[in-house]
Amino acid sequence: MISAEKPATQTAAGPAKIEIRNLNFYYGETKALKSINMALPARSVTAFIGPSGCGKSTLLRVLNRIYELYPRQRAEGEVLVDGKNILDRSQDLNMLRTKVGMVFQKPTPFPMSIYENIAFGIRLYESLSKADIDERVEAALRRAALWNEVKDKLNASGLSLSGGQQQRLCIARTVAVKPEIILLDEPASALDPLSTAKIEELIDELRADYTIVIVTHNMQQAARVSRQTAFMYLGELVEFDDTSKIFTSPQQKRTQDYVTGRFG
Ligand SMILES: Nc1ncnc2c1ncn2[C@@H]1O[C@H](COP(=O)(O)OP(=O)(O)OP(=O)(O)O)[C@@H](O)[C@H]1O
Repeated sequence: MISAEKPATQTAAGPAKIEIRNLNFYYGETKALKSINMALPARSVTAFIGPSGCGKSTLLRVLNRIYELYPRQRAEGEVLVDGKNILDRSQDLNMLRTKVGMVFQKPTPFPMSIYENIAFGIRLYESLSKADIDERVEAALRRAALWNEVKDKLNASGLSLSGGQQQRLCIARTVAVKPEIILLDEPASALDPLSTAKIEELIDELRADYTIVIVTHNMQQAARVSRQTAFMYLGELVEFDDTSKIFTSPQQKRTQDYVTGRFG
């Protein structure tokens, strides 16, 4: 049975799009997330920061249940998206993954043409005419600020693009199936500074239409792109607040030590 919708909690930036309640996560016997509670506002960028191994990627991977592709990984608790618990066993996973798109650290284009990289996903979920698909492919490439660079070579392999272009292609592919939430796991850490700046600009443009969650090692990047920041440490959420507060007047000493570079 699908769990009933619950009224959204208010955050300082409006009603919550994603609400995490008493979330624990296990890799086999190892507990990697401990009683996480947080409410993420809609159409806003939230950054997860913290030292290596603190659980940032694990928390991100719970939000579209991608961990279920692996044995012995399990989540306990609730993750409400628009008030509905997506951890509920009745949740349709295909529907969830269209609603919650994900982009990984290493660009992962499919070994097919630039056009097909995007059309493929659209066809999985919708049956549209060739003209409609053409239109959606163009719109997605424009949205990902890639159209001008690839419009004359849509039949070239996605793998022939530069690393930064490949990452924008992956973002275009995600946007093309009309998600509401976009998860970005260190999307720029494999890229040069110019490509990183383009990805950050793109995040800034996308935030008007999508709820974005980004994991980053780069504190300057978190400060530049996000409105809220969550600082995690050893599987716990230490502090979650407006990004400006986390970086200028954190409440917890551990947050202060981390953002001032005293550890991590
Ligand atoms: N597949 C796995 N099997 C077992 N333990 C894992 C697995 N993946 C992660 N872990 C453990 O879970 C904890 C959290 O890892 P996670 O990758 O979420 O951290 P992170 O903050 O994203 O780290 P990083 O910044 O280094 O990517 C770590 O202790 C890690 O060793």
